[in-house]
Amino acid sequence: MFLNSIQLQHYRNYEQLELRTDSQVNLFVGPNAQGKTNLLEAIFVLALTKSHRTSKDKELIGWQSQDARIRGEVDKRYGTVTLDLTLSGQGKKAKINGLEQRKLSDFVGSLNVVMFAPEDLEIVKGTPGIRRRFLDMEIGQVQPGYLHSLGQYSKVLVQRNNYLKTATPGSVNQAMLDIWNMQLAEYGVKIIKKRENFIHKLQRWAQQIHAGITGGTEELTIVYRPSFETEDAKDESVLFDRFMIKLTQVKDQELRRGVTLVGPHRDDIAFFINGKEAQVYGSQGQQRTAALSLKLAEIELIHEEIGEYPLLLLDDVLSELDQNRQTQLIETFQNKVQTFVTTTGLESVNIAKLHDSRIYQVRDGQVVR
Ligand SMILES: Nc1ncnc2c1ncn2[C@@H]1O[C@H](COP(=O)(O)OP(=O)(O)OP(=O)(O)O)[C@@H](O)[C@H]1O
Repeated sequence: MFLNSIQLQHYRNYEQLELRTDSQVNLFVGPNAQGKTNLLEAIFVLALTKSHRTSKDKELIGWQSQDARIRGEVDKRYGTVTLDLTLSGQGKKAKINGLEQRKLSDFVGSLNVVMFAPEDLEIVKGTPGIRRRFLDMEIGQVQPGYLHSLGQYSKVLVQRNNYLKTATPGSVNQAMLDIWNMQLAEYGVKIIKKRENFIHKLQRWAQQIHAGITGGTEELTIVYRPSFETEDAKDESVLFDRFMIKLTQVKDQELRRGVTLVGPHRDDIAFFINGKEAQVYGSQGQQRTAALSLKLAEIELIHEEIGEYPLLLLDDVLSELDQNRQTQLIETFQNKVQTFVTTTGLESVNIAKLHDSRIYQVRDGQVVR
C-alpha cells in the first residue's frame, strides 16, 4: 500500500499540515524536538487508532485545542481510500471514505504499518507487558476480530478482579465466579489461539531474516509462553477445559491476592539466539539485531496475511545500525515497501542506496519538501 498524502490538524505540535508523500522513501530531517517523531506517530495512529508511545490520547491533541484530526489518502490493491480519525476528550471517531465506522476495530487494518524505533529493543529485553502490547498491536492489524475479543476479555477481567478484591474464601459466590470464569476462558482461548498462530508464522520469517543479517552464524527462535499448558491442545474446546481447570487450581491463591492469575493477560514470549535466551544472555548488539529481524519479519507476515506490504516507519534508527544491518534493512524495503524515515542528520544514512527518495526538512511543526 502507498500513502499519497497526510493531513494533520491540531496534532501535537502540528497546527495544520498538508503533505504529499508520493515518494517510495520519505526522509524527514531536522534537529531534536521539531516534530519528526510526531509525524510518524500520526501515521501510526491513523493505522492503529493508538499511539506507539503513549496510551493517553489527550497527549496527542495540540495543547491549545479540543480535538486533533488526521487524514490520509491510501492507495490499496483494490483502489484508493480516504481515512479520517478524530481524537477528542469524548473519544475517537473514524471514517473510511467519509463513512463513520461504528466500531474502531472495523477501521483498524485499513492502513497497515510497521514502526521500528529505538525503544523496540525493549520488545526483546523489556517486561512481558511490552511484549504483550507488541503482540496485540500487530495481530490486531491483520486479524479481524482479535481486538474485539481482547476488549471483551479485558472487560471480564476488570469485573473479575474487582470481585476478587472484595471476596474471601469463606464468602465467595461460586455461581458468579463460574460465570466470569466461563467468559474469561471463552475470550481468552480465542486470544491464545491467535497469538500462537501469529508467533508460529512470525518465527518462520524472523529466523530466515536473522540468519541473513548474521551471515548464518545465529539462529533466532521465538517461543510462546502462555500462563498455562497449551501445547498439543487439538482444538479450542480442549484449551477451554484446561483454562477452566487451571482457574479452579489457583482459586484460593487468587482470592488471597485479589487478582486473576491465569490467562492471556499474563502471557509472555521469549527470544532465543543459538538456544540461549536473548533477554538474559544476549549482548546489546544481538538484542538489537533480534528486534530488527522481528520488525522485518512483520513486514513479510503482513504481506502474507493481507496480500500487500505495509508502510515502514523508521524513527531515528538508521544511525544506530551498522552499515551491514542498514544495507540489509534498505534492501528489504527497497522498491516494495513505502518507507518514512526520521533522522537528525543525513550523514549517517546511506542515501546512495535509496531509489526514489525525497528529503523533507522539519522545523517547529512545519514540513518543507
Ligand atoms: N500535545 C502537544 N501539543 C503541542 N506540542 C506538543 C505536544 N506534544 C509534544 N509536543 C511538542 O512536540 C515536540 C517534540 O516533537 P517530536 O517528538 O516529534 O521530536 P523530534 O523532531 O522527533 O525530535 P527527536 O529528534 O529529539 O526525537 C516538542 O517540542 C514538544 O513540546
